[in-house]
Amino acid sequence: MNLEVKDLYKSFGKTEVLHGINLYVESGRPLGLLGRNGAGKTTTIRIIMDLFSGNSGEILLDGKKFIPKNHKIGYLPEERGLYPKKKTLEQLIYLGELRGFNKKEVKEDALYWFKRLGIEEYKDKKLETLSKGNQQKVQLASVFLGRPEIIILDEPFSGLDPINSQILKDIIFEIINDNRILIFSSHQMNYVEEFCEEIALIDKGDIVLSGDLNRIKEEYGKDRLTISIVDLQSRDLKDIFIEKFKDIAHIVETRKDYLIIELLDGKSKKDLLEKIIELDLDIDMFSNYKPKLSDIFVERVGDK
Ligand SMILES: Nc1ncnc2c1ncn2[C@@H]1O[C@H](COP(=O)(O)OP(=O)(O)OP(=O)(O)O)[C@@H](O)[C@H]1O
Repeated sequence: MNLEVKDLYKSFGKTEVLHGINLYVESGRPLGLLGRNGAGKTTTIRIIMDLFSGNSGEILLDGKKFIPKNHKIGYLPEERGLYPKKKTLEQLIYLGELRGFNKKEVKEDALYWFKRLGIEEYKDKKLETLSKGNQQKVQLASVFLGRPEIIILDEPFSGLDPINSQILKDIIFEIINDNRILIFSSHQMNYVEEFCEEIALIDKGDIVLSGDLNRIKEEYGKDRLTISIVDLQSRDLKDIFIEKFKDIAHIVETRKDYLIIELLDGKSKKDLLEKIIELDLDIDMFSNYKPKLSDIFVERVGDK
């Protein structure tokens, strides 16, 4: 299965907030949807979910118009959607019945997820009496109920302690291995890096970077190295670099303990190394730069 967003435009009043969004996600290859606050992620997801319409553009499932109510979808919205005053298990059963399951099977499934998420003891409590993390787990149980074929998670780890995060991680890996469609929107880059093979980065309503995460990382790391020198602060190394290495490389960033540098066109690691040796600098670190997703995010959409 594949889900596709094609050329999606959306305005609120006179303000256009999505300017032609394109996304592609297929079963078993989760998509990380990233962007700064207000970039347009939630708006895109709400249009996919048909909570409101775009001004133009298409949402397709396997090439045909996607009608969410015809499919089993697990959606964890940014604003959580359960009733605070109702008992937790009761409302999950109600939700399951709305999704077309019979009461007995939905109760079994809800109890399975309560057990799996460690909230069985709260099944007869009103949602509002639970802690934030436990309320989040009830929300998650509602998402996984009935084995949805498409899952959209907006900040699923918020409020979870490390033990519960691990439980959720295991569940997400199961979903991925089970070959379902998963869209994962989060500001927690470490989780995106762990799960998502594809990413799409939205900036002010435009996709500014998308594709295979490993390939994007390779591209960002290309011709870049991290360097540090024994007994030399990186700011001192920076001064030496600017003066002595200007024909070989330029500095991309000065970190606390090392520099990230980029080789100039036609220059190689060997040229750089020869110069370091010529200057009798004692190498502490000299390695290919492997960017983290958060580095790429800041470089691409941070304030310049
Ligand atoms: N109902 C609305 N009416 C008017 N403007 C809206 C509405 N919903 C969203 N917007 C605007 O659309 C833009 C995109 O918002 P959206 O909520 O999609 O961002 P986001 O990427 O999900 O941000 P965050 O990471 O903060 O959740 C913002 O400028 C926001 O103010």
